Amino acid sequence: MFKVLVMDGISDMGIQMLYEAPDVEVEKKNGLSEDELAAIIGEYDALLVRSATKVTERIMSAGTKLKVVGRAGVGVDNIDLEAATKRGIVVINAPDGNTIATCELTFAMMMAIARSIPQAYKKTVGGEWDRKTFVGVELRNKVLGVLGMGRIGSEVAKRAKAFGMQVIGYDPFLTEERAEKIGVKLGTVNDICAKADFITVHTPLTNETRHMISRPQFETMKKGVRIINCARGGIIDEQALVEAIDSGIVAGAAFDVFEQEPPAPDHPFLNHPKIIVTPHLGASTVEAQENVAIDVSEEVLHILREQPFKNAVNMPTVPANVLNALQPYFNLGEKLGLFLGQTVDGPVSEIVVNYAGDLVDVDTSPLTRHIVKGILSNQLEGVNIVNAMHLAKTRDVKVIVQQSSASPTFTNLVSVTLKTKQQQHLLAGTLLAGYGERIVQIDQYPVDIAPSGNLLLISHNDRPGIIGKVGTLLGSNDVNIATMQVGRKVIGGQAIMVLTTDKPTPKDVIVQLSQLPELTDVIELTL
Ligand SMILES: NC(=O)C1=CN([C@@H]2O[C@H](COP(=O)(O)OP(=O)(O)OC[C@H]3O[C@@H](n4cnc5c(N)ncnc54)[C@H](O)[C@@H]3O)[C@@H](O)[C@H]2O)C=CC1
Ligand SMILES: O=C(O)C(=O)COP(=O)(O)O
Repeated sequence: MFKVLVMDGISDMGIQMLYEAPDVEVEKKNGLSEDELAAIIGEYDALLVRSATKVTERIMSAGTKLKVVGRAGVGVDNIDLEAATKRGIVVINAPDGNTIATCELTFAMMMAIARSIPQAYKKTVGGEWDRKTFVGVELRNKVLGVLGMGRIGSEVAKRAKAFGMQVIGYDPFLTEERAEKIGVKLGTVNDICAKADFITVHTPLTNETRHMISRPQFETMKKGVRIINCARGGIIDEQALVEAIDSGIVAGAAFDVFEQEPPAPDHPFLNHPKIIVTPHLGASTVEAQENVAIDVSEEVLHILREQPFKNAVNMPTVPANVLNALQPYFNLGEKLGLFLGQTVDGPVSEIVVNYAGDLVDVDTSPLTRHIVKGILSNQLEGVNIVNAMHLAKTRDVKVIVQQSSASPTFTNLVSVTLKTKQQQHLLAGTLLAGYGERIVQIDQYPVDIAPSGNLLLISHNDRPGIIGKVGTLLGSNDVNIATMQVGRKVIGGQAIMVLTTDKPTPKDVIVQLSQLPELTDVIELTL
């Protein structure tokens, strides 16, 4: 039974599928301190949060059973991604569900500062009928600068066009063609500062975007500009904004987010007549909360049940067509890794993976992760496809990936060479239509083995009678041989024997086998 901890008031309707899952037990908690969360997180397989809970290094290391942290929303700046990756914890988000909600709040904020709606409301309900102070501006024919033209920024731009605004967009990933398609002019931050009547930010908070609008930018802005931040506190320098308003450059600002949330009671925004604020409400609509909770629940179930998933933030995204093409190979890759990892003793220094045939046409990095996972799980605990490459790197294991355009015998071939200081082994496998996964080469020997169950890998001198001796010894110890393969290059030379057995071979039988003078090596493998 998987235990899932749901925090931050995530929508009950949205997580219905978790309540209904027979293999999941859901617990909901709100407002836990870091100490309180650290004390209980060890019981849970999954943690679901919004932006309020900080999932720190401490929480990750206390979460000894944690497999996944699900963010019911977009921004993951409250989650220590590096700490998660190190421990093999998948972090997923729900990037699509709250786009419209946040875009609509941005628009509401823009209109509210254009017409001073909150200030006018306050006076009116306070008994004053003041029609002179609140003369606003129209949006029509004004220039809107959008910093960050992703999902939310693009939707804001679309709506601004409908209001008759001219939009200048800045985003390192916005191409000329896409900008033209949504009717947006491409510009730089400087262009936007110089020309915009309204500026709205829709980037994540990163080292690059922190204070991307600060004193130097305010100084070049058009007098009377209005600023909106419904993305993340810290993208706009709060102190510099207050100064820019007080010096008459900025006519008004609307903020949904703060550098520190909640802001301190004496935060300069809270009593400023030209700044309106909301308490991080961008994603707070019934629809968005249901959407993000559904998306994140679906993904959490997939991860807990070890099924494919798509929105991992701490792993490269795999497009659906690539995932479909590679999926059938994942088990083969892992088995090749598991097999090879059991054939060497010392620390692994290098893994060379060669893809041939059909596999050269796709990005095979997800498959490489499965191979590396298989190899390392012989030596390390808790290896998974999230942390496999990270663990290889931190242990100085070099992973080299090559491609051969032609595989002479097979339509697809995955060959893996594993090196330690003293040893080196090669294993090749393929996916055969109608037969499934097969190991087709061990070192220089061609073989044909289904990679599963209990195996004995025996190196020996090719002499008459050896197969009989091995069979007799195993039989007399009640170990039944299911299949046997012998590979050799030349008659009378070095050869290998691969046996699959119905049950694991006891240790003392392995010792007896090793003592047969014709055998040079005996390795027991479990796949
Ligand atoms: N107030 C709220 O409740 C909510 C806030 N957000 C915030 O909004 C942000 C944007 O969300 P989406 O549009 O869904 O994300 P997105 O990933 O679709 O868009 C972000 C865009 O920012 C661009 N970007 C990154 N660095 C940049 C830079 N230095 N300069 C200019 N552009 C840059 C990216 O290329 C991308 O196109 C999120 O990161 C999140 O922090 C999101 C949802 C709700
Ligand atoms: O999705 C995001 O990035 C948000 O900022 C929404 O935050 P919330 O889930 O409302 O705490």
